[in-house]
Amino acid sequence: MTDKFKTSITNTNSNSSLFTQEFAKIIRRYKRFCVYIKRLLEETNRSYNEINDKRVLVSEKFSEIKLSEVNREFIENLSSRPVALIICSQTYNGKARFVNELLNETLLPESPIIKNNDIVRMIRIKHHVTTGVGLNISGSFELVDTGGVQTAASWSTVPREDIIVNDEKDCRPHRIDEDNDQYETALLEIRKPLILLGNDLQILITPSNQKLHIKQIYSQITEGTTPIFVYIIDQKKLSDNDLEDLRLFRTVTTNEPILFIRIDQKNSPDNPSLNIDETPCVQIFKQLFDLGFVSLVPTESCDETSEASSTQFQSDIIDNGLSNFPLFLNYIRKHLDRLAIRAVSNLQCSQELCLDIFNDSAFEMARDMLITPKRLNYTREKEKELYESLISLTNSKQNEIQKLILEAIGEIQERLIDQACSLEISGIELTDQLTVKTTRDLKKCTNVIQDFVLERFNKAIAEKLVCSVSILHEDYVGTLTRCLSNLERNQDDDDRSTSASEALQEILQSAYQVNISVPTNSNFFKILIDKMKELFRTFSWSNCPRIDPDFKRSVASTILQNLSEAKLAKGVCAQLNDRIRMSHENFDTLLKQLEHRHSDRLKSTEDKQQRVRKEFTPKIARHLLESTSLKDLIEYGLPKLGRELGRGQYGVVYECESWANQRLCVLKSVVPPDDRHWNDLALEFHYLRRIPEHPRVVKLIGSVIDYSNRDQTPVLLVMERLKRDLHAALKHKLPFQTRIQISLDVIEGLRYLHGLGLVHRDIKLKNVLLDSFDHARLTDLGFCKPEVMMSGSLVGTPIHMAPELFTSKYDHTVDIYAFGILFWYICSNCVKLPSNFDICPSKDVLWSRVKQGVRPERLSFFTDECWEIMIKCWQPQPSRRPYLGEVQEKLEDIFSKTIPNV
Ligand SMILES: Nc1ncnc2c1ncn2[C@@H]1O[C@H](COP(=O)(O)OP(=O)(O)OP(=O)(O)O)[C@@H](O)[C@H]1O
Repeated sequence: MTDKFKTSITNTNSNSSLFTQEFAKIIRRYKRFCVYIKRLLEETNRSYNEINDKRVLVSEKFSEIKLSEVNREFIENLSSRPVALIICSQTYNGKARFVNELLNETLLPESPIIKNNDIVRMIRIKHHVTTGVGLNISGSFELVDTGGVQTAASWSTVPREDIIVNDEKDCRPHRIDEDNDQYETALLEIRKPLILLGNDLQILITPSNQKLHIKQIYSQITEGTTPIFVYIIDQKKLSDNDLEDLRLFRTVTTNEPILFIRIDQKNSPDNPSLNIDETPCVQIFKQLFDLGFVSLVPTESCDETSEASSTQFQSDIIDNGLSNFPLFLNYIRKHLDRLAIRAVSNLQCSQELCLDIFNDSAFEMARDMLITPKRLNYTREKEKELYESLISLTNSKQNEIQKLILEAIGEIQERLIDQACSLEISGIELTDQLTVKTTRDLKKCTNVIQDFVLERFNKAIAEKLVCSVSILHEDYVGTLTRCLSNLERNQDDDDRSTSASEALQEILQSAYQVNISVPTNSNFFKILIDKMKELFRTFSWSNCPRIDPDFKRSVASTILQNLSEAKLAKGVCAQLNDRIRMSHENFDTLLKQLEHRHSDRLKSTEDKQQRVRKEFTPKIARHLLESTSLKDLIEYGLPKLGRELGRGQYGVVYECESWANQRLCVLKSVVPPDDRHWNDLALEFHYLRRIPEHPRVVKLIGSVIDYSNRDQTPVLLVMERLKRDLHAALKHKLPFQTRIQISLDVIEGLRYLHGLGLVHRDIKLKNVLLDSFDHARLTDLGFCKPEVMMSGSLVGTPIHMAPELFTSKYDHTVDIYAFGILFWYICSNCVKLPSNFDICPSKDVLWSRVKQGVRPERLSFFTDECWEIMIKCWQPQPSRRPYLGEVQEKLEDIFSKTIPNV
């Protein structure tokens, strides 16, 4: 704000009109920002909806990037609602004086017409082509029937009876009881042609001496507006009542700041003794300080860049307010700026979050595409190994299994026979002598004992087998099962009917689910029955055996004695073999199905990744560039263009004396000719802005889009200013030591970018800038991208481009190649093209020669050490290029040799 309003606006008409113009300008500027923000909100939402519709992100990821309802409402309200100055004060007369002064006319009656203890209603003042007043009762208008209104066109001061409630002079008919409350709290709306207010500004005056709750006043007065609270202090100090009101205000709204304006007290019948000298500002400041409204740190000196200060507004205090309108306007402007900044910051946060999610998703998709085929291969190989081990075990280890069976019999025989002795046989009716009644019952008894013995026996052998199959070791099975379950988890939810991991389980179970069954018609059973008959014959006392422990022992031991381990081993092996083979075939089929499903899924993942990289990331980055630029524009205004410093392919670089509290900047003005360039620029800006400051990378200060130019919309990127570029420096030659130091700086910058997962992709002389100490910084990160976001596009400057750039598959080592070429120039100490490249008549010839292995020639004065660095860096196979750390070590060695021994 300039000094032009140094005196009170009431002094002269020209001051008043300047004030009105300045106020209107502030409101217009704010409304213009609101329009931009609203447009950005709509465009961002459209993009979000598109992302959702195209299903490029999984739903839980997508749900994270929506702009919250509260934020959306905040932005929409800002652009649709008028600004309202909410005037509060200790007394009615304080408010009336301030408002009259502001409007430069005596619109509101003051003391002595209205006394400070009169009950005054809430008032809204609006600009309107015709003059009139109305009472707003619960949202509906009722014209007040007073003489004031009839002569409204001619009055300048609103009549007393319209303003106060229940004046004894009030001649209006009394309302019936239930309406009385509503009538008393109704809002008086004053409409009048008022240039100061226009369509986007209103004044709202809080009621005086009405017993309304602060919450009610707050909601009524702020409804449908963007409020700016102004509190007029017209008394010597804040009374206990005032302090209580302010405390209550704080509880109703914790974030709304208040502009406190202290005005001198007019001598009045109410306050005959007061004058300005007796109104100590210090005392009021202390009272407000104690309430936490003002602080000792002036708002101006707060760190404006911090999140808190840019979104949380500070209350302020202006002394002697009626002659300090410049300060008042300054506050209004700042307040509105901060509202707009808050709105645009909300947008910016959601766009940044969206880009972060894109980056993470692109990374996850790339990982998925890389890992899934590997997982499938691993599963196939491991299952094959498992299958082959199991089959060879069953084929070749029949003897071992036979031994195992013998061992098992030996180990469990005694225990098993003892257990069989005490086996309960149910469902059979025995005689008193414990004999069976029929041969069928006898057969049943032997069957029960047989089943019992065989079941235990099966288990014992299975346990032995499991121990012997080393391939089933927990680790092996664990990794394979985890790998499979991962593959199955990655399928679509509705695609999980058959599972290969179940088939794998089957293979594993086949290895120990042996089943030693003895069919009834087998030789074995005949032997058993014969043995039984023999046994029965030995019982002298009866033909019918007693089903007692001896009988059970005898049956159990006969079974065990008659098991032929050789036959059993063969049977077990055949059984295992069959089962394992079947399970393996089943597994194979299921794995093939799984592979198919994954290959379809990965195809769609690749599509999605392409869309995220090429379509949506640039789109959101562009919205973000607009939000950030708008925020910078609101906060710092348009930077002033100075002398032209240079021109590149994409823009013109100018000097700029200072911007955003930074001295000595440059301004790169770029007019993107089409959407592709817009997107490239937006991405450059996004990645550049996110890089934490580093001494080897040129600092980006901010950006502004110049909307004032309707034909073109230049994007102005503001950066720190350096002395010159390396191209210019080499033209004038540099000492060897300086050149090696510059090379070290470049390596440091590159290592920093690579450490952040970024690839520069355009390392060349003009993109290395030097400060006044000839220390280098990397600039022009136009092609700089995270590796996962690179879509294989052909970018860079021809002679610095690594051959694999033409294959669309490349990584950060393209920067190492480019450094090799840069280092050739640095060592040659001039900017002349290498002869091997210079003889190429065109870019295409150059590239084809580079692909054939042609590189810059060795100059006679190159040392072996330097030449070795170059040839290693420009190796055709990226994997054979050195790590930057290695290059750094070698350069440090060379550098140390340039320092003379002391
Ligand atoms: N931060 C800076 N400080 C001082 N000079 C600068 C700065 N940035 C750029 N310049 C000067 O402006 C010139 C043009 O820069 P610009 O980045 O637009 O183009 P370039 O890098 O030469 O080419 P291109 O961007 O087309 O690859 C540079 O060569 C450099 O001399």
